[in-house]
Amino acid sequence: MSDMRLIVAGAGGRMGRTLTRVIAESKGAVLAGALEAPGSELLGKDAGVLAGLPANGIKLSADLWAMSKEADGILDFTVPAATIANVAIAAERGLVHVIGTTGLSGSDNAVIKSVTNRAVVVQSGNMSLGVNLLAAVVKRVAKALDESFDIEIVESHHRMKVDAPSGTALMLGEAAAAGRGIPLDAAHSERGRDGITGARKPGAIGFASLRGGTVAGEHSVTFLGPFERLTLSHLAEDRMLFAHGALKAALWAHGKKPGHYSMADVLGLADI
Ligand SMILES: NC(=O)C1=CN([C@@H]2O[C@H](COP(=O)(O)OP(=O)(O)OC[C@H]3O[C@@H](n4cnc5c(N)ncnc54)[C@H](OP(=O)(O)O)[C@@H]3O)[C@@H](O)[C@H]2O)C=CC1
Ligand SMILES: O=C(O)C1=N[C@H](C(=O)O)C[C@H](O)C1
Repeated sequence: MSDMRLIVAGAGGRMGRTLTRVIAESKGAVLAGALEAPGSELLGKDAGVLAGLPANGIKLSADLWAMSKEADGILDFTVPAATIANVAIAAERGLVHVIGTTGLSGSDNAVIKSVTNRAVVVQSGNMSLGVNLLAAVVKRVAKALDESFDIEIVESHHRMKVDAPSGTALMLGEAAAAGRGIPLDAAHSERGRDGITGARKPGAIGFASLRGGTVAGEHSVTFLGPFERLTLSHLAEDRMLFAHGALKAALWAHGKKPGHYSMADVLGLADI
């Protein structure tokens, strides 16, 4: 089988540059295009050079329709508006769309789901094996413990992160809620406590976010019960971790039938 031709969206960003490096260092895929925001000062720059590699001749462009003529997939770690704009073009072109962008709203996610009867989408708030295993374990532990155990999710990220709670924290919250058999809605979660908040809502899942420095991503889920506490956690040491996961997802999805897949599907963890 020939190499999968991949477009990196947000090619000038932190994840975009990392993805360019991972594609260059891996077998089975080649860089076919580098997408950046219209008006970006990086348009026209060489994607390889931006990623700290020798020039590869792929210039950053804002025209996904043109660059996707000869491509098989797109790795999309951008911003919600860009991802939503990319969804329709990726579906029209028959590209595997790997979506890592976080901060998506309910209606953004509905747009993504709406194309998955005809397009292959792999979407996850975290592309690492460890976090997806953690989510499976959290679901199981939440099922085993009743409401006398409060659930608190804490995440830390670098100072440039723009959304909170992180996509991973929400994914872990969904896992805990599924284990408990409740929806992760406003009635069952506590976000952004400040001031006289009143006592904790029984059964709610709490979220707290720390921002600073260069933290690639740190998440913990603590179950706080009568006289004991259990904490499960994951620490990402480098964002290469997420880029390797995204590439794995694209290669796995190439040739799959249309559908909305998760990283748990890619990693064979969906049944845990
Ligand atoms: N699921 C996972 O495993 C992971 C998810 N993420 C998520 O990925 C996203 C990106 O993170 P990160 O790389 O750190 O962020 P950056 O801000 O470094 O990168 C985002 C890039 O997208 C570009 N962009 C904005 N609009 C468009 C557009 N219309 N078309 C193409 N590109 C566009 C930005 O350009 P400009 O700066 O000019 O606006 C920027 O270069 C975040 O949502 C983050 O949470 C991150 C790591 C892992
Ligand atoms: O913005 C980041 O950096 C990260 N974002 C993802 C998230 O919101 O969970 C994944 C990872 O933690 C890094």
